[in-house]
Amino acid sequence: MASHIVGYPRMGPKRELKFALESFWDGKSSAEDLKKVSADLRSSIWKQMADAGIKYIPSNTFSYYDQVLDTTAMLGAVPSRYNWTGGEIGFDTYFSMARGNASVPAMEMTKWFDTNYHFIVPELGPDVNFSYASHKAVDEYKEAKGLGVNTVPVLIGPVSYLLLSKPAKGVEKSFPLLSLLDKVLPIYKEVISELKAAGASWIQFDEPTLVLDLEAHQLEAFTKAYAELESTLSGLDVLIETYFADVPAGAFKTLTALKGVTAFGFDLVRGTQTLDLIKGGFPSGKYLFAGVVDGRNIWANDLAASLELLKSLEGIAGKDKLVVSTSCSLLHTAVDLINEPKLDDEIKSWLAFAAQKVVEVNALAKALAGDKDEAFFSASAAAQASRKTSPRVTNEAVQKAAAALRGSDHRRATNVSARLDAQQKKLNLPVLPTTTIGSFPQTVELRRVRREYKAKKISEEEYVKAIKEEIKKVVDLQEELDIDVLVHGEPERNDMVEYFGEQLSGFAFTANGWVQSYGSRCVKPPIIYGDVSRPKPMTVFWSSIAQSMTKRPMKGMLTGPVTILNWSFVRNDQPRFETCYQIALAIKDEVEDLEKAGITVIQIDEAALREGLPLRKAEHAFYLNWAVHSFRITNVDIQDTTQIHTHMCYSNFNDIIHSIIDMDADVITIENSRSDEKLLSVFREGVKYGAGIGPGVYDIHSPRIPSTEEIADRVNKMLAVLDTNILWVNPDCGLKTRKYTEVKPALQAMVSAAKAIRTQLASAK
Ligand SMILES: Nc1nc2c(c(=O)[nH]1)N[C@@H](CNc1ccc(C(=O)N[C@@H](CCC(=O)N[C@@H](CCC(=O)N[C@@H](CCC(=O)O)C(=O)O)C(=O)O)C(=O)O)cc1)CN2
Ligand code: MET
Ligand SMILES: [Zn+2]
Repeated sequence: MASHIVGYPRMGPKRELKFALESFWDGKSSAEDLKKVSADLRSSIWKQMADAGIKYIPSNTFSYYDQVLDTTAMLGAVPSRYNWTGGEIGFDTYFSMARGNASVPAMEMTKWFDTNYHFIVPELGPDVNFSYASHKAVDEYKEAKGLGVNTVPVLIGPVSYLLLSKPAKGVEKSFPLLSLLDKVLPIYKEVISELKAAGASWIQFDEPTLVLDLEAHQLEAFTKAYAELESTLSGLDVLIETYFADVPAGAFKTLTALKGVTAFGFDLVRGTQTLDLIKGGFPSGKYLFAGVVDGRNIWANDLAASLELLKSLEGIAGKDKLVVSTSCSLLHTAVDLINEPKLDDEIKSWLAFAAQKVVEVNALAKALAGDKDEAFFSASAAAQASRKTSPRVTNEAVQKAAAALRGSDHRRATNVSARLDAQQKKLNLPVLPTTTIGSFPQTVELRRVRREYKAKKISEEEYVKAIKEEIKKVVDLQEELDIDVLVHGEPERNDMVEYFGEQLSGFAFTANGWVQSYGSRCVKPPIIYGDVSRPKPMTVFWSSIAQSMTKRPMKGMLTGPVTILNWSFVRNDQPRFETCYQIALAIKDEVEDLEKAGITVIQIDEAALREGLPLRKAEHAFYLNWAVHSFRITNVDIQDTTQIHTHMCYSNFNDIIHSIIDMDADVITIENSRSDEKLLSVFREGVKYGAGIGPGVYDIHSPRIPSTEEIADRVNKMLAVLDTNILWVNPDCGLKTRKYTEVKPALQAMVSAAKAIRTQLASAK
């Protein structure tokens, strides 16, 4: 019985790649240094899998930035603004596309399905001259072979690549991207031929778009593409890998009928319906790659249950055609539990990071082949049992309170326009009030203070003093800029989710459990292992101090339950909504404590509400219902005069606008400046929005400083579709990744634009 891994994290157990990349970008080390670190990471991963006994080991799952961008490079689909002149694509062109350069901005980055990973969106049109411009897949195959490891090279499949791309600037929005299939397939053929010549016997095409709601013509593209590749692929075993959800029945039929394909990979953790389809008819003679080890979280596998499932599949695919695999690439989980000395043994026994998942996959394959590691399986059974019975997991009061929320509804008693009136009497804000999203720049000094406090190198007193000083600086700056509703700047927070996870019960946090979010940037998702409760107030201390420094309203700043859920590793022993309701109750306590402490404006960020949307439309309504309900629970019992803000970072929310209205916040600030037409078009199309709204007036992701005129111009555009009395003026998102030299002039321009328009409105009366 064989074993397979879909893909592996690239950052390294101690984020070696992150530091090598950032040092190279800063000009502190050479391209050779970066290549050396990368090659060492690759070889240690291949060796680790080979030593574990994995039969089908992937290559080309390493990336200097992103695997979709690697495919763009392979196809030579470089947008013309990067002035690439042909030849093998090097670091200059590659990183310019990823990050922009002095004269050209980066390509767009967007969410990879429903993960917190982001990919670089290909920009295509009828004029792209595709050419074979990056031999990375072949080079990495050869590199592994040189190390004695015969790998399965992994490519993003041609159809998913096109389905994930967008029409380039200047190309009609309706341009049929799939019409480019005929142009990309010849490049794929060149790559395949080279891989064959280098000695590859297997090839893996990732076609994750097969789990989406595809239309008939999109499914036909798969049939056409693989028929076209069939002769080039002959002599190879060909695996089509799907992940992240069920494969719908129609797609399953198309997939399993593809020409030239000998193996199919499925996510059997999220794909319970796929399992039924497999049982209902799997093509004979083909390999079934069964993804039973979860790549989306950090939980140890229930080996006994997996073994049983695998045995039932053996009867379908045949003993020699069933391959044990991961549900998706391990990119989305943490790297190695060995680097977590601070986690206690009980919790550790419940966990498996990427390195441990490799071992699990192999143990399952061996057990199927009759060579069961009894000790390993009984340890697994013991861990499963302890997770089920551990008193640390259960808090009956919390379970009861959360269960009581199900099926009920929670809404503030007074409607939003009456609330806004009551709040305005108290807050007395000018029209077009100005505010920011929460964080101010996280300086090196600030990070040092937090790090030294955590390491107990400085006392609590010194720490509090340093953070207070930072808050004072941020408050003074905002008063000087004449901003209306202030923030404290979040200097005490490492990350908006991790910070709350560290203070809530039922959460564990790791020292090195980093997961790549984009490029060199990583997050350390907290682990929710038990029922969630809030032992004591989490933000009241800092918010009260901040409010005491100013007469202006100081926003309390919280992360909402849905975002905490979506950016954590969530327990898999109860439905997600159950966990979300529990977090909602904890945040509700915090909101009420802030109100008691005299905070009159409270922002509850739901940056990740949109990304938790299930991949399939049929499941949207259910998710949105409990997600929006969870948000409302947090502030249902507060006074009319307390103003609730929320914030979202992704503007492609047009399809869920009614759910956003249903959140019933008093004010929403929302990313907009990178795509203003998209956001404002909802209101142009007549959707009524009566609450306060602040579409971002400038892009905080770029170091570019906007002018007063361009911000005023943006605000005027907004006024054309939104009522004057509901519009707020604010940036797109938090300022933590920017420098003060950028933030000061940008906010200055923002405030003067707001003032200019106020004057203009007053004189028009
Ligand atoms: N969870 C989450 N997901 C999100 C976002 C977000 O803000 N949070 N934003 C969107 C974009 N994604 C992003 C993901 C990561 C980063 C980011 O800046 N990450 C940092 C990691 C955090 C960090 O700054 N780490 C520092 C310091 C390490 C650390 O945790 N230090 C503690 C100090 C104590 C200690 O050493 O443990 C601290 O800062 O408090 C470092 O790597 O050097 C990075 O990779 O550089 C930004 C955006 C979508 N998803
Ligand atoms: N309050 C948070 C901040 O300003 C919201 C960020 S959304 C990713 O950083
Ligand atoms: Zn944001």
